[in-house]
Amino acid sequence: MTTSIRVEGGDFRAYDVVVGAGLLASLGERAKALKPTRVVVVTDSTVGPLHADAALASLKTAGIQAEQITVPAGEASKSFGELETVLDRMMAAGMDRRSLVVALGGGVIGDLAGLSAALFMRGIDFIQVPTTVLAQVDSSVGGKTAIDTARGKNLIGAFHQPRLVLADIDILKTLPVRQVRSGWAEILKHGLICDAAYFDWLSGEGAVGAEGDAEALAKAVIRSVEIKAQVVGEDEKEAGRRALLNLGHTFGHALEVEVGFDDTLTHGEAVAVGCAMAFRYSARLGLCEAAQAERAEQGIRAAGLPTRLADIAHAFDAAALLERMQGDKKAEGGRLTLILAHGIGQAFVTKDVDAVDVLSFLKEEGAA
Ligand SMILES: NC(=O)c1ccc[n+]([C@@H]2O[C@H](COP(=O)([O-])OP(=O)(O)OC[C@H]3O[C@@H](n4cnc5c(N)ncnc54)[C@H](O)[C@@H]3O)[C@@H](O)[C@H]2O)c1
Ligand SMILES: O=C(O)C(=O)C[C@@H](O)[C@H](O)[C@H](O)COP(=O)(O)O
Ligand SMILES: [Zn+2]
Repeated sequence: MTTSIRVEGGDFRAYDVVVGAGLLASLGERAKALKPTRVVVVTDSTVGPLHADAALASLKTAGIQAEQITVPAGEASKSFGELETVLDRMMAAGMDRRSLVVALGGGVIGDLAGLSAALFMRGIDFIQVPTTVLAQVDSSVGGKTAIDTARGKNLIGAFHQPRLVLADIDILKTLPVRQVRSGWAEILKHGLICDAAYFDWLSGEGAVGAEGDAEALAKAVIRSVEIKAQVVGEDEKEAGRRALLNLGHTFGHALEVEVGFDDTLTHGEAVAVGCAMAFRYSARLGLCEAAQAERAEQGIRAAGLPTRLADIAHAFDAAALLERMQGDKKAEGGRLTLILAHGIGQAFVTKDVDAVDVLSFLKEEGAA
């Protein structure tokens, strides 16, 4: 069965997120509808050997001869260097303003290829074909594209919405369980933000999805895309409500940068710890009951995800973490913005944050 979720808002062209099994085979016909002059498929060194042939074959059947651009797998490819490589290959391929980029991969490829599409000749069409759970439920939807620098996550980027998202559930069969769980963290985040019943299902009966159960995964992909589509439709450029989707990210991104964007910590794992910390900090401020923070933590742990600094093989320094948090895109004049919660499903955005108190909290959490 195929489900289509429309992402629409006043400020951008609406598009569909199509979720279902075996969808990759339909890429060619769907791409053809956009009448592209040329097509490149951007992928990574792990996904390419597994799925690029099927993507290229589908395009070929539809009469589209596409070129493949492969970057090394991993977060390090969200860099100026790889961005330049992709853009240069696009120019060498003779692409023009009517050409199309297909992002075939996880969030790294979606963010890198999406930014390449946003920059090339000031913006050309792109299709997201997300191949990780994380990319299907989160990064392929909403138009945030970016690269990292040593100073922070996603600091260089653009809002550039895709023309279509093709989420083929079958592609997830080759995904290692660590990456399935990593995507589950963003799924749990959606429940924690605004849907307590969804969170209960995710941490109870639905928890098998975090181990790769196809039925539970499909349900979670659809519900999470619905939640994300609605938020993005209301606030594309994060003027207000969209910041809720950043629950756990002010802490999480700081952890990722401190670790050095290596394999020690995936983005989803950082978000898992970050969400648990945001709930504990909310409880510490008396904004939510301690029992709610404990329930949030249990749900995250039930998916085999980390919730504490001690779960990460890295020694964190509290002052360094705080400095990273102050460099977050939501900060204004160095003043922190945090996403906190009154309870599960009741997240809110606050600028009323005392940095000295956050520093004490980070020390209580185990940072030196
Ligand atoms: N733009 C957004 O709104 C948004 C949202 C969430 C996360 N992100 C970004 O997404 C990135 C994380 O994405 P991710 O977790 O997908 O990481 P990723 O793209 O690095 O993929 C994780 C690993 O899985 C491999 N892989 C991907 N698909 C596979 C498949 N089907 N079978 C086997 N292996 C496969 C990849 O090669 C990689 O090694 C981060 O950079 C994060 O900042 C962006
Ligand atoms: O789409 C959004 O908005 C999000 O915040 C989703 C996040 O899961 C994602 O990691 C996003 O890339 C973070 O955005 P950033 O603006 O904090 O870099
Ligand atoms: Zn995220």
